[in-house]
Amino acid sequence: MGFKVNDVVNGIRVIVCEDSDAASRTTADLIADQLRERPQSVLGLATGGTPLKTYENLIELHRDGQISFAEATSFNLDEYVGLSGDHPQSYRSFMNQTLFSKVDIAPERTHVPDGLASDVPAHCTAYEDSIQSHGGIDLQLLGIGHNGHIAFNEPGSSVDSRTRRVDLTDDTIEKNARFFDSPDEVPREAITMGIATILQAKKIVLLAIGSGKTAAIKSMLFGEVTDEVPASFLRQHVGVTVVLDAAAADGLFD
Ligand SMILES: O=P(O)(O)OC[C@H]1O[C@](O)(CO)[C@@H](O)[C@@H]1O
Repeated sequence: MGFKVNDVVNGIRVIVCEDSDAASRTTADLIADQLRERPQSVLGLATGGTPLKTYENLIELHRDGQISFAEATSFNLDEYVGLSGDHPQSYRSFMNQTLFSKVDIAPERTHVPDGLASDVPAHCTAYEDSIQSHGGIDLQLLGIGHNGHIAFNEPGSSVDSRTRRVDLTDDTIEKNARFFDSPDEVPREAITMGIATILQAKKIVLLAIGSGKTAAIKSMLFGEVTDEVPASFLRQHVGVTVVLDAAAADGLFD
């Protein structure tokens, strides 16, 4: 698979792969191992550009008969406030198109926060309760924002934070504008799992691809554990694996 580094850095297992394809495949293999070990797994899933290839790999493994999602349950990290599940840019649509419709997961076992919830605090509480009632998340997949955010926990998010409504930063709105026709169409708020919600997952796999993520990864692995870099809180968890391509890891382990 072309590993360059497979080591533990400040309590986090770091796997550096030769390119983005290998990093995505390594991430897919970790998820596939989880499903083989426990077919009833509760998976925490992520959106954004980063996991696209990983989802393609999982679909291939499923088509080859190597994994099944038939007994699995999923909870997504976040959703834009104000977008219905049918909106093409909603994270519900993203998940339906990129993964759920292409594997054997039961639609009723897939959970994404409802961007149109009329009572957002009640919806967030119910989302947390639903995760707990399914026994908690076995494996949480994460990406990372350029500013060190995980899910939509922007800098300043508390380590105790739970699923809640949040404002997006200008930086995140600008970065995510590529998925919309214009920056004005990017919602300004989201519902996101909190840092504490994420840290309750039994295992966490964070995938980062490309040189744009290097600074965030450096702060996460080597900087202070601080709410200014939400991903740095992952160092408080014993079961985190970070998978990087060579570009994201460039200069970090020289
Ligand atoms: O994978 P991308 O598109 O670089 O996004 C990185 C992170 O930003 C988010 O899309 C939120 O902005 C996360 O869900 C994701 O992990």
